[in-house]
Amino acid sequence: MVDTMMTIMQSGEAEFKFDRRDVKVVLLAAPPPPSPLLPPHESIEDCIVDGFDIPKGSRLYVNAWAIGRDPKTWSEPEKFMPERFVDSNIDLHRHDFQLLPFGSGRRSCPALQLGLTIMRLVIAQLVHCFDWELPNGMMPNHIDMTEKFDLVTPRAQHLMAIPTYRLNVHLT
Ligand code: HEM
Repeated sequence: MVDTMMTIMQSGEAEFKFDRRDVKVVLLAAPPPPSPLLPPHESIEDCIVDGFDIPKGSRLYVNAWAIGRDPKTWSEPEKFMPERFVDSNIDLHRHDFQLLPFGSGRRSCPALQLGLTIMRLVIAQLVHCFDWELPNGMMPNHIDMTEKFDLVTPRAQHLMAIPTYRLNVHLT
């Protein structure tokens, strides 16, 4: 069972630590953005983007997956390193185009705040209320992080994890 602090696996290349007060997860692979390709947009006038002529009326797909893994912007982009965002002043609302989980501009996601709030709430509840284990003695570095291409990016293999309710509350 996962106790207050448990180092499940630590080696030269991968590390997985779980602490209720300071959750730190480091795996080999970075998770993909929710939508690898943002919904298509159409250019309303001729323009040039990064040297490419874009005629009016072109259908454009923004590859958020590739942008999120560009080594010119991100150090070790393949590594799951959430702490890279601590003290970062990347603005999801405006013109910091290196991180586009909600798109950008006039047609960006109107529920950005709702989405972030729900994610934080759900993850906080899951970590607060349960201890988590992998099944059959599986080690974290054996989790298959392969992705499946789709409108959103699901895992190729479902993640199996066993929750144990840990709060000292008697359910009736
Ligand atoms: C973490 C959760 C969410 C993520 C990552 C997300 C991401 C996105 C993205 C990438 C777009 C396309 C932006 C673009 O075209 O540039 C979008 C559009 C949109 N999202 Fe979300 N979204 C989330 C949650 C929600 C929720 C909870 C709602 C509704 C309650 C919502 C409503 C919409 C709508 C209506 C649009 C279309 C906006 C338009 O075309 O003008 N989203 N979202």
